Amino acid sequence: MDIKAQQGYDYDVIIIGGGVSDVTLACNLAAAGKKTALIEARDWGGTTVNRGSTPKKALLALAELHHQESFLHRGLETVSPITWEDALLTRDWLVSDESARAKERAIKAGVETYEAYAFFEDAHHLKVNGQVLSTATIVLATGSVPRKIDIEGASYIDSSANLMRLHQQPKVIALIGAGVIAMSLISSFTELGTKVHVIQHNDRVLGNFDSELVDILVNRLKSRGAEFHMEAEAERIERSASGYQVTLTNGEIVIVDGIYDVAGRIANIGGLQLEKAGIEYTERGISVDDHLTTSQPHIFAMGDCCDAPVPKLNSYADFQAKYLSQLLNDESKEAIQYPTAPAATVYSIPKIGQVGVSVNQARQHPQDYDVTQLNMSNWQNYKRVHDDLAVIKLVASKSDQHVAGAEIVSDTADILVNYLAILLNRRVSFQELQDIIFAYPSLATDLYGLWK
Ligand SMILES: Cc1cc2nc3c(=O)[nH]c(=O)nc-3n(C[C@H](O)[C@H](O)[C@H](O)COP(=O)(O)OP(=O)(O)OC[C@H]3O[C@@H](n4cnc5c(N)ncnc54)[C@H](O)[C@@H]3O)c2cc1C
Ligand SMILES: NC(=O)c1ccc[n+]([C@@H]2O[C@H](COP(=O)([O-])OP(=O)(O)OC[C@H]3O[C@@H](n4cnc5c(N)ncnc54)[C@H](O)[C@@H]3O)[C@@H](O)[C@H]2O)c1
Repeated sequence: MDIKAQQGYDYDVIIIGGGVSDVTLACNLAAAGKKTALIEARDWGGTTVNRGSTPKKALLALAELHHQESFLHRGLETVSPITWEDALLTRDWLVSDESARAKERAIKAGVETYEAYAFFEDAHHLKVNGQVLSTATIVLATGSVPRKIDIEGASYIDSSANLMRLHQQPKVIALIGAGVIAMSLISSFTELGTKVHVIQHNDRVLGNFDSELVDILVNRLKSRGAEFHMEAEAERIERSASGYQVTLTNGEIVIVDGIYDVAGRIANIGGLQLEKAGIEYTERGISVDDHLTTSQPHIFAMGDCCDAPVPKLNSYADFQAKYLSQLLNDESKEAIQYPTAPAATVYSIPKIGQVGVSVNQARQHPQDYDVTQLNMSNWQNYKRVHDDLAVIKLVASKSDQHVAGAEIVSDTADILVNYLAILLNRRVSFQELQDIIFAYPSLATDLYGLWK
């Protein structure tokens, strides 16, 4: 018997947030017979579909084509430019399609959907569009929002989401922050022909990645027209006759068509009225234990809004959604166990991929790990597509010389880190790998030489 029947609530479970992972959770609960509601205030599919990897990769797909074509033509002069209209049409088509599919998926699974902003009345009641809904269980999945930059003229700073849907291609832009989002946007926009200024307050680009590999990416982006202003902050922004004038703390002035905030994100929990439900939180997000349970035993949190000890990524939100599906459907009572060797990629040109023990972690524990660097650009799989910057750093355990992690710069770094993630997580032995026949010549065949 479901909880609603026992306790007389409107719903067994209400999920606040209609991101892709949140939809997956709602569908899994509904499929198991739970009366489930999903509430989305803005757009179905959440950040990933509307403002995150989907529009980002739609723009990048065209930029990558342009990049590859320039190799074929041995120079940029003869390559036809990508028009902003092409980029925008691809983006709009993909985003609207994916967003509609997210909602359709929920409805077809029998989930009741609400298009409204939800907030707490008390620990079992939510205010939604003027009505009060009661529920036995609640999952908070409200995501994150850009961290606001507090300077003179801050109202002129826009979001990366709006940059990706401008009606006209900007000629010159400034990005505040040189993190993962920035690297992707710089790659796409410079390939389209936009000049990009990057303002980073310290001397590190992509701080979690190996600085030598990051330098390869940064140098390539500089060669395409990106200008990095390191150890500088935007101090003041004023309107100018030709756009905006940004004054930096190091005295430099840049004139741009737009300024965009890519300086990190914070949990989107400000309007939920968490105090009314007795839910504890900090500036890092909603506090959860190793069962994703908040300070209230019947309220859970997942994804970017919760303070779990993992990166704020769609891949982790998905993992947590699958975990909560099992927990709330009484299929498991175990604590959440994150994979030991996760893979992640910065979607830039070239990409930077990371799996398992990072090079930075290996450097902090030199007694435990060795790091070796291999230039892959002269390997056939990379040579034939002119992946001239391809490099891998392999991290091996000192005790047995087995691969413990890797960091890769290459146009196909995402594929290789995912292969390595399978080998690492399944603890595949050297001999087990040699016993598999991969299609030759493909990226997978390079694993025979890499894996030990
Ligand atoms: C530009 C960009 C690129 C990214 N690229 C990648 C990538 O390549 N790979 C990757 O793994 N991750 C990427 N991410 C991160 C990824 O998008 C997030 O980790 C993921 O979206 C988190 O999912 P979520 O369900 O927690 O939140 P969201 O996807 O943000 O969904 C939360 C939803 O809740 C809704 N909501 C909020 N408050 C309320 C309320 N009170 N009532 C009703 N609804 C509410 C919001 O409108 C939103 O739709 C990227 C993020 C950005 C911004
Ligand atoms: N492919 C991916 O894995 C991927 C892609 C995009 C986004 N994301 C997710 O989105 C989150 C947000 O991305 P992001 O790029 O905004 O954050 P980020 O943390 O990757 O980078 C922000 C950068 O801005 C710098 N910064 C902060 N304040 C600044 C200031 N006032 N002036 C200048 N520089 C400043 C930081 O030092 C940092 O280098 C990521 O942490 C990640 O969880 C992941």
